Amino acid sequence: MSTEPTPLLSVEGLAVMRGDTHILRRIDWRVERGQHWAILGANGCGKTSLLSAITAYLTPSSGEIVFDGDAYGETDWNEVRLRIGIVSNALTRRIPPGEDALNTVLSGGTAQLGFWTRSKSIPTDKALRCLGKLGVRHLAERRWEVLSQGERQKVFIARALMADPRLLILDEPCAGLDPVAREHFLTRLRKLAALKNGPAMILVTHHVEEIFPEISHVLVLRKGRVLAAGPVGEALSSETLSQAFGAPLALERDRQGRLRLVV
Ligand SMILES: Nc1ncnc2c1ncn2[C@@H]1O[C@H](COP(=O)(O)OP(=O)(O)OP(=O)(O)O)[C@@H](O)[C@H]1O
Repeated sequence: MSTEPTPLLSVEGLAVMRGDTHILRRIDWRVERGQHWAILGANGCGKTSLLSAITAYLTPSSGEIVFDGDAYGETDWNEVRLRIGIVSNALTRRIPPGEDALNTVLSGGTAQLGFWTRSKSIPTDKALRCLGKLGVRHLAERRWEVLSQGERQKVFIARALMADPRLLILDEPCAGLDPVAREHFLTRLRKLAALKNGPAMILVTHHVEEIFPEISHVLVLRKGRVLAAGPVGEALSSETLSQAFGAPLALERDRQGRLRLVV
């Protein structure tokens, strides 16, 4: 009998077609427990579609997806989704403007997209702890409409943490942040990524500088296919990124070891 631990996420031969358009072609990808991933690729390469297929908002044309031991098509994916936290700008737009941060986070205890419910049995202290993990406990009573973009991202991640997800998907979370706010935000993400028993992270980004040291692996997509996948040091190179973005690019590390891309 095999003693190999089951991966957190396994995607095999995943294809998504809409009409004659191949959105994803034979994607193979395995996320082991304890890994954090970044997904990189040019606009339109299929990053969001891949994550939508994993979270069952986009139906695969073929292939297999197994998350946390449950196979797509054989399990109630509404239940599986509760173990996946998603943070994307498309979703943050749906928060009622007058809602305070505490209530936004509380609504994450029964998180389902488009299904905002609140249960009195969900303890407020847990919501405050989730806000605390992102360093924004002091914003608990502030209304969504007055929060800055960086504060909103942190509150929304705190909301996702209420359901104790096994996986946290962050779709371009730094978009719209000024350079200083981005650094503060990334510092918070690093702390979250370093938590023992915290969720695995998948960070979608266009910027290699946002790949912080706790991110162990990277998936690079090009035109709906996997161009490279593996540990950051192996899968990410000037050559791979030049192919991914269709232009000569040089991947460098600064003195602190931080990645940057020279066009
Ligand atoms: N329902 C659909 N029908 C037809 N084409 C679609 C559909 N959904 C997505 N696409 C196409 O699939 C491709 C991949 O889109 P996707 O949003 O996944 O890319 P992305 O890598 O997330 O892009 P970006 O970096 O710009 O967010 C695009 O060319 C898009 O137009």
